[in-house]
Parts: sequence; structure tokens; C-alpha cells
Amino acid sequence: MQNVIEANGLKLAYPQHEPVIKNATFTVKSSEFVFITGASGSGKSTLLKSFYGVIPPFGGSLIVGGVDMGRVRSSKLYKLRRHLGVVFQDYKLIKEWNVEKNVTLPLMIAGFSKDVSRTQAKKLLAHVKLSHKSDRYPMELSGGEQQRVAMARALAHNPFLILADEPTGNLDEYSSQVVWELLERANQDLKTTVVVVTHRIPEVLNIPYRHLMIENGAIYEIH
Ligand SMILES: Nc1ncnc2c1ncn2[C@@H]1O[C@H](COP(=O)(O)OP(=O)(O)OP(=O)(O)O)[C@@H](O)[C@H]1O
Repeated sequence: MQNVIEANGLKLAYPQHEPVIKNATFTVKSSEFVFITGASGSGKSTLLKSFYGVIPPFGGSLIVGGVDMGRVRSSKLYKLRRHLGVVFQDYKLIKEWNVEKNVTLPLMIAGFSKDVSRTQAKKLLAHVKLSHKSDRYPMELSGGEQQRVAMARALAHNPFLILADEPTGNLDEYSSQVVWELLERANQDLKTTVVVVTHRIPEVLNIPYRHLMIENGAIYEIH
């Protein structure tokens, strides 16, 4: 199985601060579903951000989808990001755009034609059961509905890797379950690699997964 993420002695730090991740060595293989847990402030979000190139390695090496994140040029990083799906706790929808545009535009940016993008966006909005709200703006939706739009946006271009930062942190039980089911289905049906950082692994998960934990700047395999 191919490695989707390869970290070797990875160190991550914010300028003028002690490293948050001091020495992380691990791999994530294609089609795996991986949870990364750790205490508040342990570096979960920092580590996830390094996977999509917001925080470059301060030491060691990090390779994501074959791209060396320590040496990557912005054009190549931009290209890599077009093949990732990223989900945040606070949804990060564009509030000036309606639901359909929030899902369609990233597809167009990823290089799909307008027609293909609109068809795919409609299909994904039906998949997350929000076709009837495609004209609404994010502020007119509940938190759970906004996260389902964010999931449609993250899944629509069939990314090889989904990165989720506490994706159900703000959601009730029903919406959380929908989000976990969507991530499970992407992983099981499409063989998409999924990496989720969270305080707590959900009890509702029905698939095998790996559990990594950050402690004192290092990363440990729990199972
Ligand atoms: N922009 C920044 N500049 C300096 N330090 C930062 C910055 N962002 C985060 N940190 C620090 O890095 C450490 C790790 O933060 P991070 O957000 O990765 O932790 P986390 O495990 O995701 O926490 P939580 O579970 O509370 O969200 C914390 O000590 C935090 O204060």
C-alpha cells in the first residue's frame, strides 16, 4: 500500500516559540482511516495544518501525496490542495455565497467545467440531503446543515485525502452521526484516506481505524 503521509523526525514550530511537534515519525497509508488525538494544546491542529501546507516543517521531513512539504513551491502546493478535502470545526463556508456556489466554485477552481461542477455539486448536495436548501446562504442554515455543506464541498472533487479538524465539535448527535457516516462511506466506498484530529474518538464508528496520539511533542501508535 502506498504512503499518503510520511513524517520522519518531523518538527513543527511557530516563530519565536518552542516547537509544538518535536519529533514525529509515522506514516499514513492509502485507504486508512486515522484518528489523531491528544490533550488540548498538544498540537493536533498544528499537525493537521502541516499536512495541507499551512505550517512548513521546522525540522525533519514531511511528504504528503508524494510532495515534500519542506521544499514545495507555492504552485505545487496549490495543485496538491486541489486534491485534498479539508473539513473544519467552524465549517469555513463563504458567507457571501449561497450553498450551491460554496460547493460548485471549489470544483471549478479544481479545473472542472462549469457544467460538470454544477452537476457534481447538485449530486453531493442531494447526498447530504440539502438539495432543498441550495439557494440559502450559510447564515440561514443550522450548524449541522453548514457542516453538511462543508462535507459536500470537501467530497465533491473526490479527493485522495480528507483532513478533518474536530469536524463534529460543534454539532448535535444527529448531525455528528451524519458527518461520521459520510466520512466512513468515503473511506469504505471510494477508498479515500481520512485523517481526523479530535479530542475524543466517536463511539458510533462502524469501521476499523488507526489511533495515533500526540503527547509531549511526539506521536505514538495506540492501535
Ligand atoms: N499562531 C500561533 N502562534 C504561536 N503559538 C501557537 C499558534 N497557534 C497555536 N499555537 C500554540 O501551539 C500549541 C498547539 O496548538 P494546537 O492548536 O495545534 O493544539 P490542539 O491540540 O489542536 O488544541 P485544541 O485541542 O485545544 O484545539 C498550543 O500551545 C498553542 O498555544
